[in-house]
Amino acid sequence: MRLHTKTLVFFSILMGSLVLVLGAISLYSFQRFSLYTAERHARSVADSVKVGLTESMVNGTIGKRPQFLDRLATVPGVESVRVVRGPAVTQQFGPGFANERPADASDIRVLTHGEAIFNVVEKKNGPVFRAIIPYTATSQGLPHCLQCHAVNEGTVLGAISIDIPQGEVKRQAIFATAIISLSVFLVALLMLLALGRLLRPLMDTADAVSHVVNDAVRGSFSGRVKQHSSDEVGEIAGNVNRLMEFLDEHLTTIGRRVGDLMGQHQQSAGNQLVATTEMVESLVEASQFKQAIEEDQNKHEVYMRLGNMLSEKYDFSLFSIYEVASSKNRMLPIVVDGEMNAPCRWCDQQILIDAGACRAKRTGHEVNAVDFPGLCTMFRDDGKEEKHTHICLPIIQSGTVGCVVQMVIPADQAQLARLLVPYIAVYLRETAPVLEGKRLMEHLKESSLRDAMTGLYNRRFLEEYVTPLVATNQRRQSVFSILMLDLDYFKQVNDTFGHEAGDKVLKALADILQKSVRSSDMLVRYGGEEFVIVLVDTSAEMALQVAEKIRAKVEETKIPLPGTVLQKTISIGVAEFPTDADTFWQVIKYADVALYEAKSRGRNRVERFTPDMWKETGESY
Ligand SMILES: Nc1nc2c(ncn2[C@@H]2O[C@H](COP(=O)(O)OP(=O)(O)OP(=O)(O)O)[C@@H](O)[C@H]2O)c(=O)[nH]1
Repeated sequence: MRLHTKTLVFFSILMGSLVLVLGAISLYSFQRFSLYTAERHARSVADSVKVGLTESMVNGTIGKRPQFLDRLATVPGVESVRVVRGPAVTQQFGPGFANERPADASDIRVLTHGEAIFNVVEKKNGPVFRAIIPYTATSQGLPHCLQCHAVNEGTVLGAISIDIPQGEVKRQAIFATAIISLSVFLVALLMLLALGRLLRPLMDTADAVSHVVNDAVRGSFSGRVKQHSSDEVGEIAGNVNRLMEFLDEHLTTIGRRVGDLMGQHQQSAGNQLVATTEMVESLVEASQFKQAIEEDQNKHEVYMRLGNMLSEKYDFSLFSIYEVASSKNRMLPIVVDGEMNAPCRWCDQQILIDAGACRAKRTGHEVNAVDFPGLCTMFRDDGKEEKHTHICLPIIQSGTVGCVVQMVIPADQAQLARLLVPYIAVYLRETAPVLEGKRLMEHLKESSLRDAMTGLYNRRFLEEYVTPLVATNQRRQSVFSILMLDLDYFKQVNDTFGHEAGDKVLKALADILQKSVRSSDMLVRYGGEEFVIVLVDTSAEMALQVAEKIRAKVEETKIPLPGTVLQKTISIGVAEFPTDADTFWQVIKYADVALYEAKSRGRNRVERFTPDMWKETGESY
C-alpha cells in the first residue's frame, strides 16, 4: 500500500475512533448530568412536599393533600408526586388514601430502610426518572414532626415518590451528541483533506524520484524531479536533480573518454552505464592481459596467449594470427584455430608469398566482411557444411602492420561477433607495443648472437647454447660431435689480395658450410677464420664423413675474386661428446687439438681426436 493511502487510512481510522469515543463520552456525560439534575430536582420537590404536608398538619388542612400534590404535579419537569404512608403513621392515623399505600417493593424497601431509591424506568411515553425519598421524624424546627406524630425521632414516617420525565432530556442529549459528533467528523474530514493536500507534493516528489532513479539504473541520467515547494520535500527534489546533473555530466565524460580509449562511441540505445562499465572492465582486463604478455618469454608465447584470449574469452574457435615478415613481404601463419604454427587455412596461399595481397595488411584498417561481404578476395571458407564470414584486425607496430588477427565466424553468429570487435581491438592495441618490444628484443638478441659478415652464430651464442645443448643430450643419452675448421694459409689471401678478398673467401666458406649440414646442426664462426660445427645426434664416425665432405667441397670450390679465381683448402679436427670428454669445452679443446694435428700433418685434412694427440700437444694449451 502506498504511503499516501496508508496515511489517509490511518488518519481515517483515527478520526473515526475519535468521533465514536467523543460521541460515547458525550452521551455518558449527558446521562450523568441529567440523572444528577433529576435527583436534585426530585429532592427539591420532596422537600417542598414535606414542608407543605407539615404546614397542612399544623393548619388542619391535611385532608386536602391530594389537591396539593396534584398541583405540585403540574410543576414543569414533574410528572407525578405521590406520598406513601409509613407503618407508624398508618398505625396512628389509619391507612389514608388508597394511593398512599406502598405500591411496590421499592416503596416498601424505602419505608423499611429509610434510604432513598433513584432509578430510571421505561414507560409508554418514554423514560422516567423515579425517585422514592423517605421522610423521617425530626424534632428540629417549628412546627416539627414529633408535635403530631407519636413516634421516636428518626422513625420513617413515609416516602415521597416523584416521577420526572426523561424523554425530552434524552432527545436533547442525543441531539447534542449528534451535533458534537458531526462537528468532530467534519473537522476530521477537513483535516484529512488538508493532510491529503499536504502529502500530495511529497507523493508526487517520491513518484518522480522513483522514476528518475529507475531511469538512472537503466543508464539514462537526463530525468529531473519537479520541485513543488521550497520546504524539505523541495530540497529532496533539488538534491536529486543536482545528483543527476553531476552523474549525467561526469558519467557522460567517463563514457566518452572510455569510448575514446576503446575506439568506440557509445550508441544512444541501451544502458550507457552498463556499457561504460563493460568497457572499463574490458580495459582493465586488457591492461592485465598486457601485464601478463609483457612477462612472457617471447613473442610466440604472446601469440599463444592472444589465441587463448580469442578462444576462451570470446569463444572464437576459428581464427588465424598472421605475422608480417616485412623484410620478406609475406604473411606467416603463427596460430591457426588455436594451433601453433599450423598451415594457412582461411586465406588464399597467395598472402604467404605476397603480404600486400592481404587487405588488412595493405590498408592497415579493419576488414569487416560481416557488414561488407566479399570485401577481401583472399578469404577462403574452409568450413565443410557451415557458411563462414570473417573480420580481420591489423595490429599496428611502429606505424606499419606487424600482425593480422583474423576471426572466422559462422554466418549465423556474425552480428553478435561484430559487437565484440571493439573489445578485441583493445586487446590488440595493448598487445601491439609488447609484440613490437619482443620482436625488437629477439632481433637484437639474434643479431648479438650472430656474426654480421657471414650470418653464422658467433662464439657468444655457443656460450649461451652450451647448457641446454648438453642438458638435452644427457636427457636423451645421445652423442654429438664437434668439428673445428680452419682455412689453410688464409693469411696469404689477405696479404696477396687484400682484406676484402679475405672476407669474400670467409663468406664463401660460410656458404659451403651452411649447405653441408642439417638445419638442426649448429654453425659458429668461432674466431677469425676458425669455425665450429656442432653436429647433434652424430657420432665421431659420421662426423668424419661430414667433415670429409666439407673438406672436399671447399677444395673444389672456385672463389671468384677481381682479376682471379681462388681455390682454398681447409683443415678439420673432430671430437665427440661425451665420449672424448664429459665437458663441452674440453671436447672443443680436443677438436682444436685434432685440428692442430691436421695442420701439422700437412693441412687439407680431417683428423679425429685421439688421446695421444693431447699428450703431445697438451702442454702448448
Ligand atoms: N679478411 C679477413 N681476415 C681475417 C679475418 N679474421 C682473421 N683474419 C685473418 O686470418 C689470418 C689467420 O692467419 P693465421 O692464423 O696465421 O693462419 P693461416 O695463415 O690461415 O695459416 P694456417 O692456419 O696455419 O694454415 C690472419 O691474417 C687474420 O688477419 C676476417 O674477418 N677477415
